Amino acid sequence: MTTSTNGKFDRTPLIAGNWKMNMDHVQGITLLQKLAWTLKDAQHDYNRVEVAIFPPFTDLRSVQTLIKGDKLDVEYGAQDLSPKDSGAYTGDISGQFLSKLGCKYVLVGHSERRTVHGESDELLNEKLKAAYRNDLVPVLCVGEGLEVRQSGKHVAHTLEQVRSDLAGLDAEQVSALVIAYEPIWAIGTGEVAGPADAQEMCSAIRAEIADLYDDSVAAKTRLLYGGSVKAQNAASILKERDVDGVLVGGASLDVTEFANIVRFEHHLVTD
Ligand SMILES: O=C(CO)COP(=O)(O)O
Repeated sequence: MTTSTNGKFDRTPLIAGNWKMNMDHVQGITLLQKLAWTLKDAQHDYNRVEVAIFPPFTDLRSVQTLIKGDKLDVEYGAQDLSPKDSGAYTGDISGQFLSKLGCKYVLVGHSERRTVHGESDELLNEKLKAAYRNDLVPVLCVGEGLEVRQSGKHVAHTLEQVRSDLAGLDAEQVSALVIAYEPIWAIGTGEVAGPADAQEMCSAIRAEIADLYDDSVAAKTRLLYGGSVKAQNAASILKERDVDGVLVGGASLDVTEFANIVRFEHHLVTD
């Protein structure tokens, strides 16, 4: 019953759940197990729509064990990494360790890292390089706050973040990259950017990548939208040409809600 939403899915859509600082490792494996069952019941095709979760660091070993043991097709990643690979950096987590734990992805520059922890674009550029050095695919988060949005400079602001963060990365690295546009005013607020807002920014980011690299790189980079995504609004956002997935916070902690986001194509058919 699945129909293609539009002609764009030469890039595999990615539905990603950022658990933030929620779910200890016991709660985490219960959530993952329920998600896997729900998607199995629904005969979800992971090759068609990729699913990834971003649990806290302390859950990763348990998540790895469950995914390996039960041969689940869910991908996983960490919420942050150190710009360094080892050494006297108390409290930091190396990309080497994440790679060893089987992580495919790592979030870089989530707005909560940028605002709560004051992470700069220079630091995020170092973190991106650390991710590639350790065979992790970064999911780089960018986006503007409310004041910038109200001033109408949101596109210029976000593209400046993209340019600074990508400095020195090569075409192959950027082809593999995932960028999540997460306007800060829409995160955890219930305020969701409309599909047109998501498309406006994602198409601007794709054009910027084409400028910095070339069209073939821009055609490969996956662009996600994040900010108050729910099952009810996911399909309309994902229908947009340049939106290749969503990064979900709160709703990823609710199995039914998240599974319905993963199955967004079915909602398009029935809406
Ligand atoms: O920050 C987010 C995902 O990384 C979005 O969070 P919410 O979906 O809770 O708004």
